[in-house]
Amino acid sequence: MKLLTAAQTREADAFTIQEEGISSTELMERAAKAFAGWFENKFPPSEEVFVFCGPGNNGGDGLVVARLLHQRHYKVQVLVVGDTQKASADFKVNLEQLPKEVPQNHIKSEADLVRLPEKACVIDALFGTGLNRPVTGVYAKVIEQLNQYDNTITSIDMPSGLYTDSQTPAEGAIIKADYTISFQLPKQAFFLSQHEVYVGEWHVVPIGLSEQFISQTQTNLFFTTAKDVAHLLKPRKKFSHKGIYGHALLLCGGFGKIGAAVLAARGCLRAGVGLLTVQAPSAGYTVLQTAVPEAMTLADKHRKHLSELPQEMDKFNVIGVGPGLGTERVTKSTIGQLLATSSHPLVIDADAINIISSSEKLKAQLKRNQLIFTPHPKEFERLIGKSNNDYDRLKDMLEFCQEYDCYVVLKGNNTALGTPDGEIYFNTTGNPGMATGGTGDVLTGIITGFVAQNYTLKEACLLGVYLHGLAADLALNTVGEVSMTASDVVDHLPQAILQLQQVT
Ligand SMILES: NC(=O)C1=CN([C@@H]2O[C@H](COP(=O)(O)OP(=O)(O)OC[C@H]3O[C@@H](n4cnc5c(N)ncnc54)[C@H](O)[C@@H]3O)[C@@H](O)[C@H]2O)[C@@H](O)CC1
Ligand SMILES: Nc1ncnc2c1ncn2[C@@H]1O[C@H](COP(=O)(O)OP(=O)(O)O)[C@@H](O)[C@H]1O
Ligand SMILES: [K+]
Repeated sequence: MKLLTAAQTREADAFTIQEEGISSTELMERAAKAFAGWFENKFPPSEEVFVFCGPGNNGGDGLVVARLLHQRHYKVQVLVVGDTQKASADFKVNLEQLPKEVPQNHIKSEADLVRLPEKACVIDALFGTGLNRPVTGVYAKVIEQLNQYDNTITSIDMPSGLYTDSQTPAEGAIIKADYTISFQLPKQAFFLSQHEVYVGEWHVVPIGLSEQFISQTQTNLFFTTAKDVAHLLKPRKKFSHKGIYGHALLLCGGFGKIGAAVLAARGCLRAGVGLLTVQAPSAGYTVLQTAVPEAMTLADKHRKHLSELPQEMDKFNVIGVGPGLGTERVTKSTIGQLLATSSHPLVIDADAINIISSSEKLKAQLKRNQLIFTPHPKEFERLIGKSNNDYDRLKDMLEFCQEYDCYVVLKGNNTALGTPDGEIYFNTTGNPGMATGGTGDVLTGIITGFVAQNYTLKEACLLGVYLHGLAADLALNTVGEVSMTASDVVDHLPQAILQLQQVT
């Protein structure tokens, strides 16, 4: 699904109004109804509600929400912040329509700030996507005050003060919302970890913006839903055989980290690879043969570290490399040999990333158009460098993708896939239970398994990342976030694939 910028969202609003022949206040009414519907489900009418309204249409939404909640027997108060002379037309219309029984207060300066009852709910309708400069002055005072209180804050469309699609200047105040209810589509800002404290838990409510407009709009930003990836899954043919589903090689594991090879191998097999060979230090031979009997195992001549490549490289159609390898000199030179001699698609993770990062010579050997890197943020920093903020990091990622004609899977909550065409796809599955050793190894195996089966590199990344997160989400039901292990993720991969196959 596409992500729209603030400017594109404004265009989508205008297009919808024209296409449907409705007024802007009607669209506002629709948006406010959608918000109020969510709010009523979440908070019972026994709660007192304070709606803080800014001067634009976000404030206008707040006024309509106040009216609707009043009709539903909530005890509502409206606090209009700033100068109403400058308010938008739709704000003014809705201020007039606010029932007299709803108390209104104006906060024009710091002196007008009010104390809130402990249990009261706050609705933040100060600014939405129309924010065009950092929030200062009386608005900032209100935001700072609300952030100090323990009251639950629900933001309409955006946490006020946060820029929708670019870095918010440091001097601007930003609401720390518990919930953000976004209209029609999520915003790019929601997917960045630096904004977690502002956005809180976000939900999207549909307001019927023009599908035609959205489908025609050009963007390089996407978020991945089940529908986006389900159609990528290829059905198996009745007379198919294992040779059709590829032969993957995993170069993983080191002394004390043979488990990484086991986890990657299990992920690869569950992703449906036809044949799998794992080359690991000889100390890992028995472990692998026992833990993953489905995989063929090649024992490296070195007991503890990867020190050589298999003899017949041609039989493999993809190589996953990195988990558990360590960065010993012998392993470094083996990676060098791999980059110099192999023409396979490579899925490069963990220590293979660390090794490549530390050597300009190795970087220079990277072949174009056949690489997937799967760094976590620290590995990313080693590979691509330190970035000032999450937006810069995405920019740096895309530059790297273009320079090496490769894909980068930047792991984390909402893992971001960067493509050589300059696109970014934010994943929507996964949970903090995955923050445990070995889950990344499983992902390397899964993506390698999909590439083996002739999915394009982009398809393998999108599917792999989505299913990996979905498996972890399914595991939540039985093991929860705290107890989740990487094995739980791999154990739920079959269920994740079955679930995705049901999506039409
Ligand atoms: N345009 C439409 O038809 C719809 C808009 N909707 C709502 O409208 C919002 C966007 O409305 P607007 O474009 O009016 O923008 P906002 O309400 O987000 O804010 C813009 C207003 O605030 C002022 N402003 C911006 N930054 C400021 C700052 N730092 N300090 C002080 N004032 C500042 C602007 O001059 C303008 O008056 C959306 O987020 C959504 O909540 C929804 O009602 C759906 C329909
Ligand atoms: N808080 C989180 N929410 C969602 N996914 C997460 C979270 N923390 C980690 N993950 C996922 O778990 C995996 C961790 O990978 P990585 O850091 O490489 O682990 P390891 O090296 O131990 O295998 C990644 O796929 C990442 O996206
Ligand atoms: K808001």
